[in-house]
Amino acid sequence: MRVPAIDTEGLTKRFGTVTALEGLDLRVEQGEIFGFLGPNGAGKSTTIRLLLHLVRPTAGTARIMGVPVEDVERAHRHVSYVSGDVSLWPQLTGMETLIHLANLSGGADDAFRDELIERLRVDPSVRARSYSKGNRQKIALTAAFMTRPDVLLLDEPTSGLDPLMEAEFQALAREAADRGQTVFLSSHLLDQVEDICHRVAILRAGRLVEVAALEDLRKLNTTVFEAVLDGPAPRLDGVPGVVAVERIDRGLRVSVTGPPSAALSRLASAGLVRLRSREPSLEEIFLTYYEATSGQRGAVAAHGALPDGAGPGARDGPDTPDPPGAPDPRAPR
Ligand SMILES: Nc1ncnc2c1ncn2[C@@H]1O[C@H](COP(=O)(O)OP(=O)(O)OP(=O)(O)O)[C@@H](O)[C@H]1O
Repeated sequence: MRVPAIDTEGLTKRFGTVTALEGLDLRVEQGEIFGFLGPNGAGKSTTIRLLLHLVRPTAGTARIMGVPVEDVERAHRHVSYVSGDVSLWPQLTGMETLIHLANLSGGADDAFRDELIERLRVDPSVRARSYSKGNRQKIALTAAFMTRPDVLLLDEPTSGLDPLMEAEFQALAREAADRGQTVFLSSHLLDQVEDICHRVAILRAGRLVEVAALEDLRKLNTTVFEAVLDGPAPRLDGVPGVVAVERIDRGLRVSVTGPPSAALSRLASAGLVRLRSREPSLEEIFLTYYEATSGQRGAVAAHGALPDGAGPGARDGPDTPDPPGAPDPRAPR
């Protein structure tokens, strides 16, 4: 069996009285694109800094490609890292920066580097001090990918990139995974990772609340309906299948698992003017799952970032059940 790309056991970090990470047990396989999700302050960056051994753990262990992370010289041979807020040497041009970083890491494939520059559309002749935030990210992404490392540790790497470049980044991540490289992608935006990740972990307040394959989450068979109504919105409490309801302009957004007929007939009798249905986003799947399994129903903030305290695990506790079909469920401890 191949050694895991990333392997942590009981990894814990406290800063004084603040517990940034508590008992993280995580195993990421080679060739995986692994999403590491959580609201602000959940402990994502701390985890990545522990994996880079930029901070020492309070307890626990971590290995990269089987190498203990405290063996920095050997572990870092396997790793590239991009932070969400890249600093570059202001006097160097993008190309000088890339050449310098390639030399530091024992060389890169120049043709691949130039392809990355082309695909990410960054002008390498500009001095770093003149780069926008997005262009600094592009130089850092080029530097990370150009050496084809075994493991890419990416901490919100596409902040500041436009959607076209986000798509290009996703293509690069997929190609890397196809080559057997591992992409560990931290984000607080679920929809940013749902297109590319094989599995996702959800971290909240320093604790792992979930690890699941996207396929298993999608099997929860949820549909989101957006109903425009010409009368007052009906109450949907207790309607079979309804797991989340949110008010939208002139109507309701309703998440339903299983057959939707009961919910639809309630909407139809409330003056249904227009109905749209769609697949749920990853965020909606998670939130819906937690709504469904906790037996509580209510409004769900459905779009954008996971709000602090409103995401999965917001009601964490010993009675939170394991999700159906998740390959590696870990209940909050
Ligand atoms: N050097 C430090 N000293 C003290 N507290 C810290 C330090 N670094 C992180 N923390 C705290 O640890 C917790 C986790 O922070 P971390 O930066 O890992 O979260 P995050 O999930 O990466 O958040 P974000 O999405 O906002 O970057 C937070 O409460 C943070 O304030």
